[in-house]
Amino acid sequence: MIPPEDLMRLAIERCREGLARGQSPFGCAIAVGDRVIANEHNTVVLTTDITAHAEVNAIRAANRAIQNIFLEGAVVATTCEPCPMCMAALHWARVDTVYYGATIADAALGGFNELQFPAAELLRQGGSKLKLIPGLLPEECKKLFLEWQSNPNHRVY
Ligand SMILES: Nc1nc2[nH]cnc2c(=O)[nH]1
Repeated sequence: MIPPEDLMRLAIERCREGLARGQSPFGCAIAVGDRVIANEHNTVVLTTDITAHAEVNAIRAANRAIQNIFLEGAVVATTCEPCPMCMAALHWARVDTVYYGATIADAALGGFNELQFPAAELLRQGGSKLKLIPGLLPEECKKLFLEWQSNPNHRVY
């Protein structure tokens, strides 16, 4: 299995590629065992698609890569805690474990109009087995918001 920290470093790298393209500060990598099957950044602004969060983009790429709607056994590293939309998508995709760095509160502080309710808890109450593990390289991931803010054309939503 690829170490979660290595997977997160890939997501951070991809996020920075997105920042260089004027995109929002979110990256997400997905692995099955040793194989990285997706690594995407947020493309909301680029594609004029409000649902094009890093996690949704990565799930779609992973589904295509393995030609399977289910990502059972997959491990996800995402630079920020998934929003409720992405959390539900990760559940639908049957992802096993999600590691994240920055939190939804960090994204809200960064200027994003985040929904701040306990989605992880509600998901569990609803029967989801998705495992969410916070605190993987949080400082590196939080820094991405500052880098994004340093672009005078950064776009909030
Ligand atoms: N985790 C996450 N949170 C977001 N909030 C706004 N966009 C995103 C995104 O792509 N990923």
